[in-house]
Amino acid sequence: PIPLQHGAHRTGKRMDADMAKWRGYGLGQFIHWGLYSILEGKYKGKYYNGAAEWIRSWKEVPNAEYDVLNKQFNPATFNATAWAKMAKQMGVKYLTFTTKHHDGFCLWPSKYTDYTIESSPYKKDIVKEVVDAYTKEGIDVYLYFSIMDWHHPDWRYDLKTKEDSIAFDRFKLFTKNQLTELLQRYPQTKGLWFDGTWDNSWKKSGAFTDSLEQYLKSLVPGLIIGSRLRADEKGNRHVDANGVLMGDYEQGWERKIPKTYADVHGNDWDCVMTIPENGWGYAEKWMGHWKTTNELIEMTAQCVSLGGNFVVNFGPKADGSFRKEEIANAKEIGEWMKINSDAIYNCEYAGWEKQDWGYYTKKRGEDKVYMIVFNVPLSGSLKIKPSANYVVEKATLLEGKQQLSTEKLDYGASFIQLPKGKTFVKPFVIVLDIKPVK
Ligand SMILES: C[C@@H]1N[C@@H](C#Cc2ccccc2)[C@H](O)[C@@H]1O
Repeated sequence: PIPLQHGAHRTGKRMDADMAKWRGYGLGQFIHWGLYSILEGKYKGKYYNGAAEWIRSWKEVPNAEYDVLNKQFNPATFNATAWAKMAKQMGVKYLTFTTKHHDGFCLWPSKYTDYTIESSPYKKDIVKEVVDAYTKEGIDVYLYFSIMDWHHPDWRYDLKTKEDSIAFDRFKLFTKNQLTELLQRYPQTKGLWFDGTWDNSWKKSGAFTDSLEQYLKSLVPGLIIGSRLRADEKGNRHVDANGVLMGDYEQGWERKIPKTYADVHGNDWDCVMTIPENGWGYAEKWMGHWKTTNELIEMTAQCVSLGGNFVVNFGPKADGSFRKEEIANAKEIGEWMKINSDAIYNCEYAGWEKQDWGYYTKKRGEDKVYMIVFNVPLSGSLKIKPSANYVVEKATLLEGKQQLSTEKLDYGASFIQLPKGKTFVKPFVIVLDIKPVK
């Protein structure tokens, strides 16, 4: 291997209790809320065709006009408890919430910049409201933090001159101070979700990213940080020059899902996903295809079946209310999870041959495999091929507990017979009680 000072300091998964809990979440919620929510993806009657939270980068929006939106931000009817209860009903186990996005506006009263919620008519500490409300509902909170900060005078995309480096040194201290502040003000925080770390300035700061990660973990032992924070001393991100993941989980699955288990390279990982095609902050007009509840449930099953977590993004309006489509998705996902969450929570990759009808998940530490069925064959027989080390003892519909008959086939395969005449109109789960083969 290539000798590295600032590459990965661990190979393989983190195996402590905090990470085991993270691994078992299955389903999470992302929330993007900030000044961009005021513009709603449009400006002076023209619609931005990029992601709404990036509207400040649109040539139609003068930076000076964007940057004073803090004077307008006043979600007077914002109710963090209502948010948390909607999330609880949906069945999410963790929240990732934007404390500061790329525009540099802080939803907490940071003492390291004036560009915070205190400079808005709202004034109150939104991060505290959200952290307290979600923690009270038993949902773990992770704080999203953008390293890239378009508002801060010392931010640099690259380090080309001595002046750049002097300014960026100030910026790195500012970043460390803000992160310290967040962890000390909100001690319930379970982890940090970093973004905005793709530019050369950060790629050239490998040693700093290493010391920053170690420092943050010294403040909060057990803190969970994904692979987007780090760079090694050669400018590699996510995985170091030896191909080893730098971070507690792989954070590259943004709006995309791995196809096979091989794609995740034995790492923990999460997939963060927008309901529209793209766009995380509120936009009056959603882009492209809007994912249905069934599609979001299938993506959840797909991620858990490959050993990851699925995190659905919500972009509330500037007043803190959610659009009706997001409310409907949350409600319908929650109704499905109420019946079927056994197949999602604390489950892992089963390692059985994928079949057309859907996805397998395996309950961690138990001889139970779940079939999450999305495509019912006209034959009414679902083919399974357990891994060689297990036999199936019993097959039961999770909802209603009806036992299903099975028919052995060649090569260790079987057919699970669905009840004749029963019509399935929603994705459903079959529980397989399995026994290890000695
Ligand atoms: C979690 C998501 N990451 C952010 C981004 C981005 C991005 C930046 C450049 C090219 C492609 C994607 C989005 O604004 C959102 O916060």
